[in-house]
Amino acid sequence: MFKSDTFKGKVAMVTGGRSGIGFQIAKDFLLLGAKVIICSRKEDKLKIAAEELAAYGELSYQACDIRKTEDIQSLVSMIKEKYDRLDILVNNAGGQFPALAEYISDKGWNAVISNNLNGTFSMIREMANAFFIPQKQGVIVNITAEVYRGFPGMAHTGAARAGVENLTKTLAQEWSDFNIRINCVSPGIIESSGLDQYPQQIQDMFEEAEKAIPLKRFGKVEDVSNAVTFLASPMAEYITGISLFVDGAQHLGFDKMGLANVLKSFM
Ligand SMILES: CCCCC/C=C/C(=O)SCCNC(=O)CCNC(=O)[C@H](O)C(C)(C)COP(=O)(O)OP(=O)(O)OC[C@H]1O[C@@H](n2cnc3c(N)ncnc32)[C@H](O)[C@@H]1OP(=O)(O)O
Ligand SMILES: NC(=O)C1=CN([C@@H]2O[C@H](COP(=O)(O)OP(=O)(O)OC[C@H]3O[C@@H](n4cnc5c(N)ncnc54)[C@H](OP(=O)(O)O)[C@@H]3O)[C@@H](O)[C@H]2O)C=CC1
Repeated sequence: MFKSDTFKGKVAMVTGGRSGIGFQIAKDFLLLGAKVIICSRKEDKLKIAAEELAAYGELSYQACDIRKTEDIQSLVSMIKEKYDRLDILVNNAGGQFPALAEYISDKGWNAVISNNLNGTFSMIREMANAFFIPQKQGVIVNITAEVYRGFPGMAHTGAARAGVENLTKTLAQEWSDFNIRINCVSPGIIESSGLDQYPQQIQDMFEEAEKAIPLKRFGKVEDVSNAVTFLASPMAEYITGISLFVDGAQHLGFDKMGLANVLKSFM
């Protein structure tokens, strides 16, 4: 859809780029001409992904836990030394575990908030101070999750993702003077490596869950990546502070009682 030189000369950082959605985003940026850096915690898996991605363009990687500011600062040093600039930051790293709220311990709550909200903020602050603010130019895309009506079964991530969405609105205003655009992409349920980590009982409900989505399917990693590349591109140069749902209209809670589906069967 985009010209192959859309991101020529640009340097893009994708957190959690070793797997699933992040891998697809990294691949698409490479195919569209960007130089790409990926990071995640597990260095062995990161290296394997980096070797695969290198087939599509110039790719660098470094292990980094986004919850550790010192890891992020070391990433900044690497990017400074190698590229001396950063144009695009995609905060994709994250995750949680399913649990009813009454069973979430302090440690579990803090782990999820720390991974999805604090880690995202630290990454944004460090990259902005090192690159975007001095450059007076930068684009940030935060991958959150569709939490429009809350997230029963994952209260911690609902709170963390809502926090990122609100942070995005704030920074879109505070940093407009620096020509920094910042937006969120909010995926519904996406067929990716991430889903394999859920217990079998939850995977067993996926067939029914799919039927409840207005577009009648889960998303693909490409659906999310397409939204990210759009928001990062000059095509979106007047868009900042938004959350773009990539969810087949799941957030609208369409036809909860199945009424329209029943009507469709005889009208
Ligand atoms: C149902 C469809 C949903 C679709 C929408 C969303 C989809 C996705 O997001 S897919 C992406 C999925 N990927 C992941 O979720 C990544 C994997 N998850 C994690 O890495 C972890 O869950 C973590 C980041 C949230 C926590 O990692 P870490 O900081 O390394 O923490 P620990 O493993 O040491 O755990 C700390 C603490 O958290 C509680 N806890 C962790 N896992 C579970 C669990 N599976 N069940 C219950 N509680 C859990 C627990 O209290 C841990 O402390 P200890 O009890 O001392 O171990
Ligand atoms: N798949 C889905 O249905 C949905 C996914 N999302 C979100 O989209 C993002 C990508 O998910 P998906 O690709 O499906 O799942 P994955 O589990 O495949 O991807 C998560 C990635 O984040 C990295 N990561 C996790 N924690 C950290 C950390 N503290 N520091 C650095 N890297 C980290 C992981 O690598 P490593 O283990 O090496 O650190 C991994 O590469 C996640 O934020 C996820 O929650 C949102 C809604 C729906």
